Amino acid sequence: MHQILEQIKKGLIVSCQALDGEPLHSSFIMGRMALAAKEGGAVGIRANSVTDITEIKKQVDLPVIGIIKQVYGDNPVFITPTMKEIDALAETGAEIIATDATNRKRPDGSDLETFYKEVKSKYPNLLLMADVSSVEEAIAADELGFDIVAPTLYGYTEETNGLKIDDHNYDVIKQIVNEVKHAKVIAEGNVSTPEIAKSVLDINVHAVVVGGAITRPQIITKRFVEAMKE
Ligand SMILES: CC(=O)N[C@H](C=O)[C@@H](O)[C@H](O)[C@H](O)COP(=O)(O)O
Repeated sequence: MHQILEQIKKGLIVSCQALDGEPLHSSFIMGRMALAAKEGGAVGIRANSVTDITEIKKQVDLPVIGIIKQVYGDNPVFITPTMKEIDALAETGAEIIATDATNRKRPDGSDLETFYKEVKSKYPNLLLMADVSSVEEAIAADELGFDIVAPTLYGYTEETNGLKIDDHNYDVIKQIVNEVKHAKVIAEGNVSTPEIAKSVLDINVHAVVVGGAITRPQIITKRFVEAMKE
């Protein structure tokens, strides 16, 4: 197994992201979030943008899953959508690059297979993570050769809008784990409690990514406020 995949095996990866408009939008703060995650025992960091990844890499020596969220016009593919973002991420030294691996057309009109082949021929040694929204897309990404697949976009596409991985007794994750033959499966998206993290780990995923439940205090606060109304 690739050494980086070995390093993150069965561990917690903390997604440290605050987009423009969020209260913690700041590379300095994301760097400190990463440091706090490392202190707590995280084995990796997921981060958005060249500036955040650069700062995070100054603060921690953990493997980074890098993404660039970029919207092109009205195209719905926004996680590392084109080669421009791949090139920028490759420069940061991010150990893994994640990209939208749904079956939707990308901003330049290409499909996933064309994009994957372009990326692989330019960066044959890069570890690539497929952010998918369904079991079918996970299988397709695995067959293409992605190193990691994750249901990151389950709940965030037209077909899955609003769904969460715990809505069906972890069915989606279970099916992905059963169907994917080569890639490592990472659980990502709405892992909102330590109990859910443990449950999905027990389904035999390779690692778990947690974002908002650790690094978005506005979401954490809201959950308290809502619970206190019940
Ligand atoms: C759909 C989308 O844009 N997901 C993003 C992907 O990088 C992040 O905003 C999420 O925080 C991340 O996937 C972790 O998920 P959660 O924050 O639910 O633990």
